[in-house]
Amino acid sequence: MEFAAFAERAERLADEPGDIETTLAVADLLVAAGEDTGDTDGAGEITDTDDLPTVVRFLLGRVFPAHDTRTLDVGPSLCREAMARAAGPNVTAADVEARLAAEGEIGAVAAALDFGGQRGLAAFGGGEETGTAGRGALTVSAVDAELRSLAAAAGDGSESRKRDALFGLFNRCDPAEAKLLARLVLGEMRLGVGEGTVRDAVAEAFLADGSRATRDAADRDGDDGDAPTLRADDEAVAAVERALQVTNDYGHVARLARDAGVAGLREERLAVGRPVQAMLAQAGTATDAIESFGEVAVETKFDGARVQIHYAPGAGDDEATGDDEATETARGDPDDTGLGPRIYSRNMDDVTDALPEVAEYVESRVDTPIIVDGEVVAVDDEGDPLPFQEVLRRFRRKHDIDRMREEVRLRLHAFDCLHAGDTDLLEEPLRVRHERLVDALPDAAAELEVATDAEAIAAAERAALEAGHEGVMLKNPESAYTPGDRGRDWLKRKPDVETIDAVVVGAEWGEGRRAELFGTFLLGVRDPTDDADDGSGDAETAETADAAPLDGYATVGKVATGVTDEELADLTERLEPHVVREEGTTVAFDPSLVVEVGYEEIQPSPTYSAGYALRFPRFVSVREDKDVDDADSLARVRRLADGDAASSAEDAGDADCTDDSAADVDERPDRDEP
Ligand SMILES: Nc1ncnc2c1ncn2[C@@H]1O[C@H](COP(=O)(O)OP(=O)(O)OP(=O)(O)O)[C@@H](O)[C@H]1O
Repeated sequence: MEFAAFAERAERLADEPGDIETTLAVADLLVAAGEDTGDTDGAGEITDTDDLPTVVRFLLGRVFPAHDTRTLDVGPSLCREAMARAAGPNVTAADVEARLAAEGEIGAVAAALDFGGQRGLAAFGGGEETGTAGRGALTVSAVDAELRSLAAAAGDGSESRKRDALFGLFNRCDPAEAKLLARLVLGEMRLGVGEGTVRDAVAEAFLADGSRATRDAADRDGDDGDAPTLRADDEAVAAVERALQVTNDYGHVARLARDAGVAGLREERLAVGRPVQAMLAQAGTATDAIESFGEVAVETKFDGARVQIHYAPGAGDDEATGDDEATETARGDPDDTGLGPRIYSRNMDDVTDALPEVAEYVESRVDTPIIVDGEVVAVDDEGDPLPFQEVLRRFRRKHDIDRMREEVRLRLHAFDCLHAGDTDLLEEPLRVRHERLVDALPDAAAELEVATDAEAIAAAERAALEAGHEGVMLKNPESAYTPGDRGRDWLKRKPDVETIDAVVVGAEWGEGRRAELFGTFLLGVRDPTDDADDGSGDAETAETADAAPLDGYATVGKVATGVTDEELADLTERLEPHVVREEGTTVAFDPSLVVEVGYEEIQPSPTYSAGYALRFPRFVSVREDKDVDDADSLARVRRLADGDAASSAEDAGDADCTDDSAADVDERPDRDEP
């Protein structure tokens, strides 16, 4: 499929009037991509490609499947430099940056630049050097191949090789292609197509009665007067959903749906070495749990970092390098070759190297292939848990690992088992999965106590808190493990939920001796209802940059308190490359970093675009274990605010609870406090 055809269809998706229309349009696109397996490679040769998996991933803004730990590692400034170079000698990276400040969105900037002028120079740009994206019309597969080889660039000179490769691609783009490419490279697709839409579209495209390709267009588009409808039944959608849960790869699942149908999807299994999304929890009370489950599985809620550990003991103990096509579908049969322990974060990043003692521990204890879920906690010399921030000092570390291993000791608490021996356990009830866990890792398995009354749960909670843990988890003992699901089968119970995980969407430079550092940070929460594709950015609609987060985010306050000088320096270094707008001493960032922020209360406020403000916000830590997609949402802030309003109803008239007071406390200059 030509990249231009994909870009043109992708662009139109945003104009679809409703969810069903979008799903149908995506389904049509998938059918077209799935049929078009005869790309030319730019030199006119027909190549045997299957664009379907790539198109599906591109739609979701991905080059690699979610379980794959490879990244493009292209920052905004490198992308701007490549764009400037492709736009000709009269355009500098600073010009691109200025346009971005005005437009607020990289795709719009890319579409407005004229990349045609550098065509004659393409040979210097990497396209023909690498042989994957030569002259002629760009194809989806050529773009994919070029981005994959770009991702593989490492070591000395890799930055400039990446810049060259991107230059080569931009240089061959028309405006619609350039818009899509820039967004894809920076992971900001803004097509209004979420994972649920793609899931439904896969079912609709390949599993509905009658092929979409042959259905009557008028009927499909509702031109016959009927409202457009989806034909795939619940079973088909459930089969796609389940296959997505176990494989974590939309591209692979789309191909499987097309080629093997519902039966093929149902046969998909977990693979050791291919991480799945973590099952998540909702807040809940003992009463909720007893009412919903009857018998309640009570576990300690450990205050650490989530890990998913994969291990298949065997002769080879291969490394999970993630660098070949095989890892995109399965690890093959690990029982034959073995797979050394691999540890994945909640976001499926490979953190094995940072946690060697956890890998060694598992390797020394386990003698059967397993996938376990758990929490790694920092402990003191007595083995008592230390605050969550301590474990983060270890979590993504690339240097000084041996020294830090001495400094911050870790303990693994495993609480679930997804696979043991050659059996997938996702559909087994928690009780059974827990038994398998105890068989596989008896010393590290969290205790699971079955309770039927609130007093027993309260006692377990008191014991957990006294032992220095965060609270308790209340689980349905009969429930399956549903990857990625934040359902009602796992409830978390902490004494007080007083923090939110927010995205840093802006900052203000400090003053005096801190003029080189950011001082105050503007916090955003995810707001999927914010029109993510109006192409305008919010710059024109809000009064100031500090009230103008990126599309898809709503601001809830600023934090300056609780950040040490060392943390300020670290935050500045990490955030500076993500500046997209600057106005005086105020900057806006593209979303890259999640921070946990404590607060005393959430109150309505016209000051921030969320309509709420955190009162007494206080920096707690960077959530290294969370991506921006995992940050809290505006819906959660609303719920928390409603809870706050209820709990402080008797406080009516409290003069401190005004927007002004919120703004004042935001800027209290006591950020040196530990
Ligand atoms: N026994 C346990 N079972 C499940 N999760 C546990 C357990 N102990 C600690 N946890 C942690 O609690 C989290 C469950 O809460 P949730 O799904 O809301 O994730 P979260 O957003 O990281 O929440 P929080 O900030 O409360 O840890 C898990 O992601 C896991 O990291």
